[in-house]
Amino acid sequence: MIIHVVNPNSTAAMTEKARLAAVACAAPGTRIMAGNPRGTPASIEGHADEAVAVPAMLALIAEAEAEGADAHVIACFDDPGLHAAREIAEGPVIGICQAGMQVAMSIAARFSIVTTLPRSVPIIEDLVAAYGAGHHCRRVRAADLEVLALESDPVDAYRKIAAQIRMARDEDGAEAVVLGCAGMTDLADRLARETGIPVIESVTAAVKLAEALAAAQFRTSKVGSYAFPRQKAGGAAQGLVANL
Ligand SMILES: O=C(O)C[C@H]1NC(=O)NC1=O
Repeated sequence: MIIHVVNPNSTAAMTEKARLAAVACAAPGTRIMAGNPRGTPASIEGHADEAVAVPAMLALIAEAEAEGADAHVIACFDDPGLHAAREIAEGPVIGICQAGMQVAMSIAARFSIVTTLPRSVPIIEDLVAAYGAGHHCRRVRAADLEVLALESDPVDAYRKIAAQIRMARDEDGAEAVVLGCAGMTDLADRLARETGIPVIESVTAAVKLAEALAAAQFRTSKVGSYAFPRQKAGGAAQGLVANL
């Protein structure tokens, strides 16, 4: 089985973190194919970065489909382009935000999310509502650090994230915490140990969900919403699905 993990930003170090997390949790016989586009924003912090990154991400997903990928993971916590990706792919496409919440709701009655910048909070709050997790999610918190600080200043980043997790535990009534950034994969085990609360690393959640769906032969429904894009001049079908 092949699971394609795509980081839509162009920071290879974050892609490698996601790849390592995926390889660490993948079952024997599952091959991880990880990559990121060139020329997209170095990090995705808000709607405009997302909009700029999605076309190149979709092209990588179309290529991976043509190369035999059985499922895809979008390794960015805004789940950018998730629904567009499901239109062009036949294999299941899993966003790490949605997967992280699904795991949280499967192991705890209430959870909080800790992400990076305050500007990402309303974006994730909208996803909480869209994914039907509103009753279970106590709060979306920001550690108030830029995404690339996870690479450039990991000690300070860890301290800020740990402080938010403790507040989620003590003030929100959270019974689990979802890490709200693909760049946090390497912090999860230590954070869980030091805060005493289950910490859900979202890339792992997404890879295991993708693996389970692919193993059970579930494919993206092409009846209705996620049908392949219609053929038209300049349409997605012309540039992307044509590769399939
Ligand atoms: O929006 C965020 O804070 C997190 C999101 N941005 C990014 O470049 N990778 C991510 O997971």
